[in-house]
Amino acid sequence: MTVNTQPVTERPDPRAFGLPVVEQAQIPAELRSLVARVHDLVDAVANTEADTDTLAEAAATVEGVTGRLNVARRQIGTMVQRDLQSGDVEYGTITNIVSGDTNPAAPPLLLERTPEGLRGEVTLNTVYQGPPGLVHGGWIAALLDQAVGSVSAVETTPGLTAKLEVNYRRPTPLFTPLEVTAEVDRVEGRKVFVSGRIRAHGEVTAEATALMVQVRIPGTETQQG
Ligand SMILES: CCCCCCCC(=O)SCCNC(=O)CCNC(=O)[C@H](O)C(C)(C)COP(=O)(O)OP(=O)(O)OC[C@H]1O[C@@H](n2cnc3c(N)ncnc32)[C@H](O)[C@@H]1OP(=O)(O)O
Repeated sequence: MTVNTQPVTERPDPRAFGLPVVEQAQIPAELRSLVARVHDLVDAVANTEADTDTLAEAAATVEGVTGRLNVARRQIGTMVQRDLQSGDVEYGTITNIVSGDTNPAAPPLLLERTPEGLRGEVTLNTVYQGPPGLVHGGWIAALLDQAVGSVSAVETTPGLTAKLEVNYRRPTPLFTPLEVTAEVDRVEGRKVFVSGRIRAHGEVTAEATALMVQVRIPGTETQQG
């Protein structure tokens, strides 16, 4: 069941809570390129067997670049605003570890609306490895947490995960397109019951049910129960 209990226009604007907001379209192409290069760098470092001279040179180069980038840092909690084709406006934390636009450690998982809820595809490399050739169980939970949290935010209002139960049905493979889906099952006051799953080759490898508790928004207590 899909539930949309609140019109988009009533979604809270993070600016009202003192959080800076960056419009997604305003993120420089140069930053996007850097994020992609560093994403590849993490994979290269995790797997390299280069000689020690090369390693030492790379460490010095990366240290220098890190110092230059740290001269200007974002405020913690900076949000990104995504203006969707549907006219919806979505907000997410810009460094979100699963989906953040500027986080090179994020796979990233990009989720799009469907009639049922949200859907996305992601392929994970050895940076996300747990058992040999398989995705780490914590990352499987992270993908599912993000999906159920996002669908709750999109279909109702933003909340925090109060409870997440993950069933690991089959090994989730690396280097394989993973389909991630999530939907809202029901809403009771501020409690949003959600579920999600990951599929590889059409088969469910992991599924989750979760309880999201909507954030209290001043002035809307009676609406939200
Ligand atoms: C777009 C964004 C995508 C984000 C995706 C990622 C999501 C995340 O990772 S969130 C981070 C991880 N989660 C957290 O850090 C949350 C930590 N916990 C908390 O802050 C609080 O416990 C919180 C906010 C969940 C609930 O606190 P609070 O707002 O005071 O609610 P509270 O009044 O206690 O409970 C509200 C209702 O929920 C129920 N409830 C709360 N927690 C639980 C729980 N763990 N299990 C069952 N029921 C619960 C209560 O019983 C109550 O039910 P009822 O209304 O029927 O009496």
